[in-house]
Amino acid sequence: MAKVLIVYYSAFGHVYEMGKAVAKGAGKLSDTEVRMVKVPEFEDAKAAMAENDAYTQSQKDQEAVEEATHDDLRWADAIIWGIPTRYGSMPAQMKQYLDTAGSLWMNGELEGKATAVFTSTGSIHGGQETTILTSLVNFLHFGLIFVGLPYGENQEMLTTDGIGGSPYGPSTVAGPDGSNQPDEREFTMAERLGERVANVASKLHD
Ligand SMILES: Cc1cc2nc3c(=O)[nH]c(=O)nc-3n(C[C@H](O)[C@H](O)[C@H](O)COP(=O)(O)O)c2cc1C
Repeated sequence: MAKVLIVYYSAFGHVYEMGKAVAKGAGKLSDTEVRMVKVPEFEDAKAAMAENDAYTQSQKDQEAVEEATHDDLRWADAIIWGIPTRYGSMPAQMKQYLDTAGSLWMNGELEGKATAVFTSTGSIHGGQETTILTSLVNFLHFGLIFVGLPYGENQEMLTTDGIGGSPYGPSTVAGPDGSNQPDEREFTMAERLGERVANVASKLHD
């Protein structure tokens, strides 16, 4: 039995859609409980983006998703993070959520839990790997155990097509104007990551 938490932030919905695929994969294990929560948006970001239709529609689509609390992190045996790229690394919204979790870090409350990251960028070389790897620095401080995305199970990565997916984690390319939707191969890799993390968490739990 493992409890898998997906914590994500998504302005335009790409990471949200990928998160649903991760949740589907984690849910394939019969003895797994899966929960998906969102990191809240900043009030000033909402105001700044009020005229952006893609943004406002995406925020509406996510209305039913509960906001992440730090107790969610305590509850989970595994934590999978959905983190879109901002200047090659994580957005401030996600960093604030982590920075306010200092007491969990101090008390070692997340140590030994399985973890993984998925991401989205605007462009192919805009920082998918850097976002995952720089986020990992934070998660190692929390004592989380990182689970990647191996080539053997994810032959879709062996391509020169402009899709996401790397040994560090699943990803999608939103496009410079955000109009791309995740490719089926990206969803498949996201599902596999969910399943893999659930498996690892269940073994660690035992
Ligand atoms: C402030 C800001 C910075 C961004 N920086 C990058 C970047 O460094 N590289 C890149 O490829 N895309 C960048 N983007 C595009 C986002 O990564 C893209 O909108 C995001 O992956 C979409 O995910 P979402 O729909 O879940 O929000 C940036 C977007 C914003 C708003």
